[in-house]
Amino acid sequence: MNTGTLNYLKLVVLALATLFAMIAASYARDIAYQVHMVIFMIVAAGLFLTTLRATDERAKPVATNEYFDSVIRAGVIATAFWGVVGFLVGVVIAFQLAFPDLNFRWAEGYANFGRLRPLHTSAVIFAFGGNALIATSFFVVQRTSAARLWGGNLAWFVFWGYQLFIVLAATGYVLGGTQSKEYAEPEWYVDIWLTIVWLAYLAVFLGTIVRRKEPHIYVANWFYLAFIVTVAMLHVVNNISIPVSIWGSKSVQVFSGVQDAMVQWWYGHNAVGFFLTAGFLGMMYYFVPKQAERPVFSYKLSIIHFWALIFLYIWAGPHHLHYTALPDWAATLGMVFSIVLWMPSWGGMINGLMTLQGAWDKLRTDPVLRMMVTSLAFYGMSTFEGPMMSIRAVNSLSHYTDWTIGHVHSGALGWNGLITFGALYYLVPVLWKRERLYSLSLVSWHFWLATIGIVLYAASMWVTGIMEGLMWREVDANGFLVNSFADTVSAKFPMYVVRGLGGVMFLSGAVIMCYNLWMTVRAAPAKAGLGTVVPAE
Ligand code: HEM
Ligand code: HEM
Ligand SMILES: [Cu+2]
Repeated sequence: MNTGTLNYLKLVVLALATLFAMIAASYARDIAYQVHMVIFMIVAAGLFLTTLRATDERAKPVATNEYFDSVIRAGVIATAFWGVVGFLVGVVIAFQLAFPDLNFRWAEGYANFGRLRPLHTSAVIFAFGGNALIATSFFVVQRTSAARLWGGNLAWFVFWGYQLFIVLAATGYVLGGTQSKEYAEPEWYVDIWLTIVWLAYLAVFLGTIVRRKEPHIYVANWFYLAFIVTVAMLHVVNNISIPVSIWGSKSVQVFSGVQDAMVQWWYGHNAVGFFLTAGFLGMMYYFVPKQAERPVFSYKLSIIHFWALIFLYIWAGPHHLHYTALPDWAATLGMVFSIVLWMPSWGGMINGLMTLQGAWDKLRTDPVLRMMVTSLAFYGMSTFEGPMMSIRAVNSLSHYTDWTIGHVHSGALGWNGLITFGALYYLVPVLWKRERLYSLSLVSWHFWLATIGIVLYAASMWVTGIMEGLMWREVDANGFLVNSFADTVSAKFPMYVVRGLGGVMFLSGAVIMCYNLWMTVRAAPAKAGLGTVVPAE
């Protein structure tokens, strides 16, 4: 189809979409749906107008011998932006837990803890982590395949479509549009939109691999591909629901009771396994060797731990449902797979760490590499802690307590946060063709603020977690419980303040990073670029 016909087709689709959104906004049964339809309408109408203005223009010739990097630059900016937003909301909810008065009366129903918590989790996982994964995967797949991204402007559709998803999710939570499934809160029409964007992402990624000029598919791409495919499957199955009306956000889940719980935690656990782990391992397998200027330690190990990881992760979900209506055998299965999962997890960590063989001295001079190595250490720590917490007896103490929150954040801040920062520090000079970063000492500041922040966060949560777990169990000589729930809440106060301070440090580090990256683009000396497609860079 030539561009002219394609443009007319686009115009028809966009006009229909605008019209539909207009009707939907006026019939809307709830405020979240109404605001979303207005957003849809503005986006579709805006695209209609820009397409209309360009109908008779000839398409600009594309330099097909160059990498498609503009979309990655946008992704880097989006990652840093959403990171700061997500960390900021994290700090706010941390202080809301310490000082409940911060749930302001006037903001009740919009900015209280219950509304902001999912905003935080989605902002950090999907907006910060997701943008980091999309941007780095587009970077890595082009370099390791010596091919330009497939699909032309489809990559831009993935980028902007994903930002639209984030905005819909975030505004939805604040306005009360949620299906109440953790990490899958967005309602049905937002889910459908994400499915479309995700399939486009898969097409761009796979298309690029198919047109690769390098016979070998580098291991990072295996991890990215496993992440994209599995997340598509998890998302679709966990969100099967029937809308109450097409004019409203509410929907009803198809699964119910314990089946619903099992599907939800099959999803939730594998969101950790494939979004926060496999995708980020893809990042590790490219950026750690690059920054260390050493080849991957063991290619054989990378293949073995890849298959072991994806085979084992899928079964471990029931460890989120110990002591529930889930049959014992299923919980035991989840526990056993979780413990075995320790091995491939450490396989990945060891492969990353040992890549530094012969380059350990660089840790003294290169704070970016230090960040990546520390991230691997936290990955190792949280994947040791996780299998331990999946043991039923341990879980009977840890479940419902802040120990889980500590575990989450040593993985999320330590592993996902630090490896992403490392990748951003690597990417900005390359993408903006700068000789080096603006300031390495600012990277050092970021490193220490983030690391101390994480330690404060994780340590305070271990203390409160184990404390409240033990307090809930404490019985007197007659077998009566000694502590009320409120006793445990007030005992946690000092630790909540420490956690909040850890969060402030982590956030400050990220703000320093933004300044450093901004100044790198503005002020660092330019470099003659390597934009052209060369074999397996
Ligand atoms: C400045 C940094 C951060 C602070 C201060 C912070 C704070 C918090 C707080 C207070 C909660 C609620 C805990 C509760 O309900 O008891 C929370 C939950 C959560 N946060 Fe963060 N967070 C930060 C960064 C991150 C990052 C970077 C990620 C992921 C990449 C993340 C992922 C999560 C998740 C998954 C939960 C839900 C945990 C659960 O339900 O077990 N956070 N965070
Ligand atoms: C071998 C690897 C791992 C295993 C076996 C594992 C196991 C566990 C267990 C047993 C729980 C507590 C369930 C409960 O009592 O409710 C948990 C919670 C959690 N873990 Fe892990 N974990 C692993 C690695 C990680 C990593 C690397 C991250 C983050 C990057 C992570 C993120 C989370 C989150 C977000 C939760 C909280 C879920 C919720 O209740 O909202 N886990 N994990
Ligand atoms: Cu899990």
